[in-house]
Amino acid sequence: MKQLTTHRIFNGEQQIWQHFSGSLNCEMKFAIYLPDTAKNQKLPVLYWLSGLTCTEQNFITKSGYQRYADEHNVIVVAPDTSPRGEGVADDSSYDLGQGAGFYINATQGEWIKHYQMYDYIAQELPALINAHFPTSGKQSIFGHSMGGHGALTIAFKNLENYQSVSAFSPIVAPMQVAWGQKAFTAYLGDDKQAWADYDSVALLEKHHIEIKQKNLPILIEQGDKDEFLHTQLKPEIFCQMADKLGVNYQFELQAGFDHSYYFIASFIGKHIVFHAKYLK
Ligand SMILES: N[C@@H](CCC(=O)N[C@@H](CSC=O)C(=O)NCC(=O)O)C(=O)O
Repeated sequence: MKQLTTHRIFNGEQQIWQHFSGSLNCEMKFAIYLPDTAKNQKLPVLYWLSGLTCTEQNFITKSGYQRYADEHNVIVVAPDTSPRGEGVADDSSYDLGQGAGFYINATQGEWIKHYQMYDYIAQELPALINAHFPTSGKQSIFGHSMGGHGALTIAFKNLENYQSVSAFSPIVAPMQVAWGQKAFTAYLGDDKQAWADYDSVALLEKHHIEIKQKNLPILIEQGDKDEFLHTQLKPEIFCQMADKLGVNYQFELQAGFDHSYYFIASFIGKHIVFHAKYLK
């Protein structure tokens, strides 16, 4: 593992590291924020999953999260959104291929060799972080849009590993919207059972008893001026399913906000406070 950069910000360091990922079969970068308190104590880790077109850079340069990670003594890790490199399969559109890994394990054609983002985020990256940084063993996960989908699905499938989950403008039902249908067809083929294993509404239905037993804290933040709200996100599908199953969640519709990082920056402090409460 190689450190590429470090920058002091608030009472901590924003670093970028590069390593070879065995799951993805390529070199990967991730961002990590280490509050100074990590020098003397083990801290919990909050994983951020970014959306379509993002790298490890978007969140760390646009959200302003470092102020809150420092204040609440949380290590925050922000990985890239897909495997990368010249030898890695890609597509000319922004919503498939590099920058659009969808946090799933591909089973089809040219995608299989590298597009195993589910394994990378759920297993390989936490093991790497825990081996190299002073972590307490407690972790939570959050993300935006495609990354909100990733956070919800990974938390629901690995309840024992996460204290809490939150999402900004998540794609809650990828099986039912164009972004998800396009990616799932390419990466998973036509098998709808395979699709359901990466759809947070389907997973909520499948795991609702365990989710309720754990009382998993779930927070969804959504802007009402989001340009993708009624086409790709459709949070009402999640809310209707959770209400039907009696699963507790917090859904916040924020007036005037769109899909951008201006929205994320406006509420990132609230989400870090939300997670910090359960990571103590
Ligand atoms: N047509 C746009 C679509 C890309 C976009 O809006 N990406 C969002 C995430 S959308 C869902 O996953 C994003 O976070 N963009 C990066 C940013 O810094 O804003 C386009 O191609 O730009």
